[in-house]
Amino acid sequence: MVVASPTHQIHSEKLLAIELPTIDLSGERSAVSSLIVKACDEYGFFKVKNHGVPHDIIAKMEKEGFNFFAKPFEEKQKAELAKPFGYGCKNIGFKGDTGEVEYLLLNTNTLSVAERSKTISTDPANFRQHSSAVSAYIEAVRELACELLDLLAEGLWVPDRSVFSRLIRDVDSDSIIRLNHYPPMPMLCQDKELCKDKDSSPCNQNKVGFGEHSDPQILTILRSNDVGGLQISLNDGAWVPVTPDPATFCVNVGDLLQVGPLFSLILLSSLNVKKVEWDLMGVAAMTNGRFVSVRHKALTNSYRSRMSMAYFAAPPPDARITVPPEMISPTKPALYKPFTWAEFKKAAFALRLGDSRLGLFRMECDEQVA
Ligand SMILES: C=C1C[C@]23C[C@@]1(O)CC[C@H]2[C@@]12CC[C@H](O)[C@@](C)(C(=O)O1)[C@H]2[C@@H]3C(=O)O
Ligand SMILES: O=C(O)CCC(=O)C(=O)O
Ligand SMILES: [Fe+2]
Repeated sequence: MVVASPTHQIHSEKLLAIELPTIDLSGERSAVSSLIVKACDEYGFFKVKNHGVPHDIIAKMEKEGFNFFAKPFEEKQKAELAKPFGYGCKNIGFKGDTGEVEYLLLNTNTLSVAERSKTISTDPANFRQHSSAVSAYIEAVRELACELLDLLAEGLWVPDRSVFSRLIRDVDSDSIIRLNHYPPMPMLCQDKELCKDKDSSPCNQNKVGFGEHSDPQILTILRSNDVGGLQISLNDGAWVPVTPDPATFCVNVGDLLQVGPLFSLILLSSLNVKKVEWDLMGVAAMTNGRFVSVRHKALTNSYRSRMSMAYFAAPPPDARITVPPEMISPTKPALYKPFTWAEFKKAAFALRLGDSRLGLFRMECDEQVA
């Protein structure tokens, strides 16, 4: 078993891969929605096939990503402006976390993508092409995220099935996209004590590319090339590798979905103040910790580059996340205090990568109300 470790520690354990459930989205709708709820209940992580994201859109985006990471470092750094969005190398977040990864973080807002593409593409003649590849991918993956959230709502018998997806479709949605590139890390066997494969060269050890964490948003839609590295943490603390499959997307529950789906959103526009509240009647089956935002990490490969593309579906900053009243009872008090996504993000992003963010909003025992 691999235990939580600092980012640069090496890992040589031989782990058994479990097969995550793969849900065929072309199946019968009510069966698919039940399978999604089951997968969220049992794993918090699942794969989807026949997902509707066109192959050529994925291929173009992947090509853009690889082309970008293949550029000289000085050129990539030009995209580092406007932090937190842009290019980063080895440093993750603002609290000193590091990993063997270089990445691009993009806001999914259309204007911002177009702006950022100017720095990402050093070839102005191809600017429109670069920008449209990224936008097309974002649009297609957003649709997938919305479809999955609608199916989830249906599987939970939520009357308003677009209750979650509306937040993602909102013009103020804070969704982001991240491209991670893990260069190959050949490891020569220097530590005879540590390395169990003493005879192989390079030996069977992997560095941590992206350290252990949970994703803060609602849902993550992740895809990678055919190079493995992603591992998820099971309840018993064991780390389990996820087999890479470029034909599928890997979906995982984020921190917000662990708390609950009663989002009330106050949209402040320049003209008026609009209050939209979604009260999820009858959603007693969900939330208050039912779905768990699973901890995961990514290791480097000794020989090949891994590139992953993650879409983090998030609500607008003012969306209020609370445990629905119908989830609360004398035996099951509310586990979390209400908060807005902006409040959560501010507090969460001031923490280290591996810290438990939801802990900040957990009710103290004497605060838990029935
Ligand atoms: C150390 C950090 C990096 C992170 C923000 C944080 O303070 C804690 C969450 C991290 C994470 C994990 C999932 C995504 O990759 C990410 C973009 C996010 O929303 O939360 C990263 C943040 C980041 O790299 O800035
Ligand atoms: O590269 C991966 O497979 C995981 C990346 C990840 O967890 C993230 O970007 O939040
Ligand atoms: Fe993640």
